[in-house]
Amino acid sequence: MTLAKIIYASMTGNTEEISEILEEQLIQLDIEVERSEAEDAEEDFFDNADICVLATYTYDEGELPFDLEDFYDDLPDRDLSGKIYGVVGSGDSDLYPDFFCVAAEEFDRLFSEAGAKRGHEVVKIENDAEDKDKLRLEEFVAALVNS
Ligand SMILES: Cc1cc2nc3c(=O)[nH]c(=O)nc-3n(C[C@H](O)[C@H](O)[C@H](O)COP(=O)(O)O)c2cc1C
Repeated sequence: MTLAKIIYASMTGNTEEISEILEEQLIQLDIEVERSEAEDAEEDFFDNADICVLATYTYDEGELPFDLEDFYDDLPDRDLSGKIYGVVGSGDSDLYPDFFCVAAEEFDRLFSEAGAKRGHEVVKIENDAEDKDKLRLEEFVAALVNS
C-alpha cells in the first residue's frame, strides 16, 4: 500500500487544519497516511514514505517556522530519490505581499534538491482553508497520488 507522510508546523491552527484536510483527502484515495507535527518528527521522517507532504506557514517576513528549522537544515543531506513530494503553504498576502508563503517555496526547492519528484506545484493558501481551497487541495492530492 502506498504510504503518504505529512509533516506540518502550525502556530494558530491554520496549517494544522490544512494538514487534516490533506490527510482526509489522501485516505479517501485509499492511501495510508501518517501525519506528524514538526516538533514530534525525526529527521528521517520521510525515509519510508512514498509520498512526502509538507505544510508550513511563514513567519516574520519570510522566516521558516522555528519547529521546522532542524528539518530544513537536514533536508539537503537526505536522499529522497524515488519519492513524490508536494508542499502547501499558508500565509497572508495582504499583510506580507513580498513574503507570501516564502517558507513553502524554500521547502519546495529543498525537496527537489534532495532528489524527490514534485507531484504538484506549491499550493499557497490565504490563512485558513476555505471551500475553494479544499478543491485546490483535492487537485494537489490527486496529482501526488497519480504521479
Ligand atoms: C508576526 C507574523 C508574521 C508573519 N509573516 C508572514 C510572512 O512573512 N509571509 C506570509 O505569507 N505570512 C506571514 N504571516 C501570516 C501567517 O503565515 C498566516 O496567518 C498563517 O495562516 C499562520 O499559520 P498557522 O495558523 O498554522 O500558524 C505572519 C503572521 C504573523 C503573526
